[in-house]
Amino acid sequence: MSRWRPAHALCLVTDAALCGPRGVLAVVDAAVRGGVGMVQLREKTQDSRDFVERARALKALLAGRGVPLVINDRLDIALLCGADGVHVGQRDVSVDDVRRWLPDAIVGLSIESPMQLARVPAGVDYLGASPVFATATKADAAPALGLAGLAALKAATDLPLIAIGGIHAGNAAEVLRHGADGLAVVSAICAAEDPLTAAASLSACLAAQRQLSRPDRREDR
Ligand SMILES: Cc1ncc(COP(=O)(O)OP(=O)(O)O)c(N)n1
Ligand SMILES: Cc1ncsc1CCOP(=O)(O)O
Ligand SMILES: [Mg+2]
Repeated sequence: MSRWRPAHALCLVTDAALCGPRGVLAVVDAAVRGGVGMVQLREKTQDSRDFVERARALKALLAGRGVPLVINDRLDIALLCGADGVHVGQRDVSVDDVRRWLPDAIVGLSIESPMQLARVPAGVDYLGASPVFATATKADAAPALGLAGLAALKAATDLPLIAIGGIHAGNAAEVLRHGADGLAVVSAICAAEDPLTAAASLSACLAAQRQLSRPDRREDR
């Protein structure tokens, strides 16, 4: 298991097409300056050689900034670039296989329904609650969980939940109130005119939630 904890983390999941001519690295650099605390490199169309090259460049960009790099789907790319973690879905390489090669890495697993919680293997650091809202970014996304579905997941697991799908600064606070420990976004940052400001707005929502959940602020004390 990794020592990294996703509580109140803002995760940027990259999409090269949405980053446009600015490029993924420039968008990530701005987003990290705006408060992104984890970056997931998600490449669905690139060939393997370009994927590794981009992963190594991102790893170098993030080095020394305390921001872990997680690779979507591809254990081989994670090994080749020295990534900090891997995010897998229900039909990707198994968590057990990731753990065999990366015993100390961050491992995230997507969860699309409460039923899938019954089959979460040991060795998972966080669950990606996916998708909370409908999204045009992932064509093959499962039906939206909704806020009630997110809350049901939260009630049924002790693992940290990172919510993803249709999240932006306008609904982030509500998502956090319904049990998300962290937020993952693609278009809210990659497609933003100003990724630094977009990340800062989302980061402010997480900071506000962090304040509210401080033990000395809880009303039930
Ligand atoms: C944080 C986070 N949660 C869920 C996902 C979705 O992963 P997956 O279901 O494997 O789908 P793809 O991203 O591979 O299309 C994610 N990437 N990140
Ligand atoms: C990768 C992924 N996994 C579940 S939904 C999603 C896409 C989320 O994109 P957006 O933040 O633009 O809705
Ligand atoms: Mg996947």
